[in-house]
Amino acid sequence: MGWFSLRPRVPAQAQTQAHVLPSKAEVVVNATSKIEAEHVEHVEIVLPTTTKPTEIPPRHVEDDILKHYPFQDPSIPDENLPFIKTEEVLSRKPSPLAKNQSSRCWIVVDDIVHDCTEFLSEHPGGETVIESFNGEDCSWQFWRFHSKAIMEQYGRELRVGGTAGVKNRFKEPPRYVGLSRLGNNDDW
Ligand code: HEM
Repeated sequence: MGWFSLRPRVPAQAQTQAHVLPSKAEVVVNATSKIEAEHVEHVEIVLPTTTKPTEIPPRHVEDDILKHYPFQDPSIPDENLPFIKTEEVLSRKPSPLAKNQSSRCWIVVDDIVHDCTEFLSEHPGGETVIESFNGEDCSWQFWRFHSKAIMEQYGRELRVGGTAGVKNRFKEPPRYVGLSRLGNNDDW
């Protein structure tokens, strides 16, 4: 008979289970009879044996951060801002291991946390300088380029909280006016 075989009809469900699919050449002699001629092909059906491991959700999604640490009203004095734990600020620092890390950008100036995320694109000094301090203190660098008036006008509305213990990665180089060495910001 070659590729033709005479054999009892297999119920549709059983066919699927046996991975046997009839081709168009199937000849049903009589739908009610037990015997029919059919051209059968064995088709390899590979079922997935493993499932993708569930991805660990990010610790914070972007909206969550804004929900937990919203922008503070400019009328609130610095000392009355909500306190943000050091670790929380440090966790903003981009890490190659934390793939889903939030993209919110927090910088610390004089123990005040500023959320610069939306301000980045408006910053006259460019985005990169601010982004490079995400999750860090950059007090002395900030005061090198800006006056108190700039902080009041543009920085105040970016405040999301106060913090403590967030370190500056760089040591401040001494500043001179003429031949006189200046002290720290606190002194001027
Ligand atoms: C709260 C965050 C910040 C705010 C609100 C802010 C705001 C501003 C504003 C308003 C200007 C224009 C100043 C002017 O035209 O006189 C400016 C310029 C600039 N900013 Fe910032 N800035 C911030 C953070 C930083 C940081 C962290 C750095 C780097 C350390 C930086 C570096 C600069 C530089 C290099 C310029 C250009 C200065 C120039 O052209 O003379 N800024 N920023």
